[in-house]
Amino acid sequence: MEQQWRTAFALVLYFTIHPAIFNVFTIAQETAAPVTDDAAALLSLKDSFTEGGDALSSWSSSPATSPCGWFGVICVSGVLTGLRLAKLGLSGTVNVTALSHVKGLRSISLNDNKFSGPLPPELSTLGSIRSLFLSHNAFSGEIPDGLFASMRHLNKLWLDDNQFTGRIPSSISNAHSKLIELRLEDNAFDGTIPTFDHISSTLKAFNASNNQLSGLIPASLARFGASSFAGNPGLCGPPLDSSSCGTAPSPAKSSEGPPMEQARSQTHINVVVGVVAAVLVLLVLVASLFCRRRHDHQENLDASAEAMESGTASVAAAAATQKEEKDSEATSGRKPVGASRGATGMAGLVMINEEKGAFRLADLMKATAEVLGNGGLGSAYKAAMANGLTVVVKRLCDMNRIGKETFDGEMRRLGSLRHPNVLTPLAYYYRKEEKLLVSEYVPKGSLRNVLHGDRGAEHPALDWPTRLKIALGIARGMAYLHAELAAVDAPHGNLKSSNILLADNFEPLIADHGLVPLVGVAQASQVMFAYRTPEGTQHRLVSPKSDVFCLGVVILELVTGKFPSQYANDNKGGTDVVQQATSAIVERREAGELAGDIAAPDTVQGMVRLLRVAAACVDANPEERPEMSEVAELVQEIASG
Ligand SMILES: Nc1ncnc2c1ncn2[C@@H]1O[C@H](COP(=O)(O)OP(=O)(O)OP(=O)(O)O)[C@@H](O)[C@H]1O
Repeated sequence: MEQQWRTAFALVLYFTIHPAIFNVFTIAQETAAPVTDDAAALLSLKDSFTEGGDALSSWSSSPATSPCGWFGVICVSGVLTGLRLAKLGLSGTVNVTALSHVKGLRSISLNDNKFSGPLPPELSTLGSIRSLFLSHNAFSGEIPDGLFASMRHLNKLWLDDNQFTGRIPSSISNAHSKLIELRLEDNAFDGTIPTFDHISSTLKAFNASNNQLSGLIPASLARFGASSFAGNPGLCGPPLDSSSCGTAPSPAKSSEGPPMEQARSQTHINVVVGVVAAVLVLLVLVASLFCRRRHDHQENLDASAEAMESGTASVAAAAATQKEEKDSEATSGRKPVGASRGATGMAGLVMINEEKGAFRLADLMKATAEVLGNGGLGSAYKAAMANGLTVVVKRLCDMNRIGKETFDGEMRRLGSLRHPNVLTPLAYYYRKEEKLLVSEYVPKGSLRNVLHGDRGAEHPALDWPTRLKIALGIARGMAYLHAELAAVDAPHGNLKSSNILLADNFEPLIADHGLVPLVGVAQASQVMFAYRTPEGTQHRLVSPKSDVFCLGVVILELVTGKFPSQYANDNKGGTDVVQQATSAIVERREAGELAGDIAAPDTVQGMVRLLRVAAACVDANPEERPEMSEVAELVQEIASG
């Protein structure tokens, strides 16, 4: 244990300290238009539909009601943010001009309807939209190349299963793009696939299968696998088997392919070769620099390790850290953490939340430490510092690809969160090869331990009112995270009972949230619970609805008292709480599913209601799951009796 602790901080000491360049992340807050304007806009939209209007009978100006209560309208804190109008048989035109007046609108879903004809050109005026879902309609024709140029916040664009023709619009990837999901499959797009320079690294889901695309697949998109490109006879290059455009494409297509496209393919090859050569040269340079640095800092490392061996670990380590900080100060001209406050963290540890007081890397080094566990994202250590504050230090592994600015920005965003049910981290440490996240230690530990652990002193306290309070706190905290981290695809991404800590009064504290942007898809799909949803396991897709699914599992865990098999990697061990709850509801035997030790005549009704809320959250279809804010309201209703 001590060995591991020593290794952890020895590694920290090992690397030189660079100044933090803070990238203050601001989420544009636009003022919502008055409700009456939003209502008028939605009524104009409804008028533009020729079929399917019956489903929207609640959309009415008399009596005058807030559109937040209308069918398919999503509001967060009273602001109209989304329209969920899938599978309603809607057709006609879409009055986008009316929608452009709904200032808070972030998400539009018109999936599975009967819309046809070209996309309305006015879509380009929806500059604040994050998600646009138009799948499974009959939209057709060419999409103007610049249509998406001003949609700077677009995260998700689903155009699949329509009848689009012509080139894939290049404006999908513009300098401000933040796109993470792009679905183009099952259309008739032709020409080459754009290189998507600005979004190739942020894209997490991409599918262009079953079109008429041709030419070399951009190398930056090859990671999405062959199924994302299948069904395009003229496409070639990895990850398709036809690895060479000269040999593999079908003869018909390659002879039809215009010379311009072949020239482009050749340009792609040249660019890839050039980039690889440049990266190799750069690697050699970096390696030699790194070796020099390594030598300079070996002295400190040796001093620290030697002292630990002799039983004076903390003092020596702290001394080494101080030397490190002094060195840093001397070379960078900046003061170490603790010498200067305010923006906090000029070097070494960066404080992002000083509500529990400020501390330095040296204070952590002197702390008594113990290993708490090894989670999917890294190891967790408990460190009791001399100032009386006990913290948990988490080493985040496999995040080497994350640049400092991005990491700083994400950490500052997490540090600014304030909610009674969210555990805001205190500090972080960034080095390319080493990233630490420091949070307050919560003595009661995790919900998982209290619920399923040794069933020690705390377990009997988990009666029905306490479990309901825990469910409500988690739902409220999650609704807050979904509002604050709306730009993140899955604002938590790893919600499960081990990441819910229990404060002294059993108020839940959500931990380890907001890390999805820092974890690569490959690692995330292995270790983050949001990827265990049906859409996560099948298509590696995550969204805010993945968090809703995860919350559903936690609530089922609370109501049934069973350990979910969903937490196990291979789904073995534990109970399939999702399947059991779903069948129990269909067969109207919900009461049999409830935790026997707390189910009583006066609690059964509330428990069954909560079980039903959880079952809605774990619906296999993400679109059918309620929004997180709705879940919080539903649980609140149960708590209010
Ligand atoms: N701030 C904290 N206070 C008290 N216990 C904590 C704290 N943070 C984590 N723990 C506990 O430490 C243990 C290890 O945590 P860690 O987050 O590394 O693993 P995990 O939650 O099991 O997995 P994952 O990495 O997937 O979240 C868990 O039992 C967790 O509940």
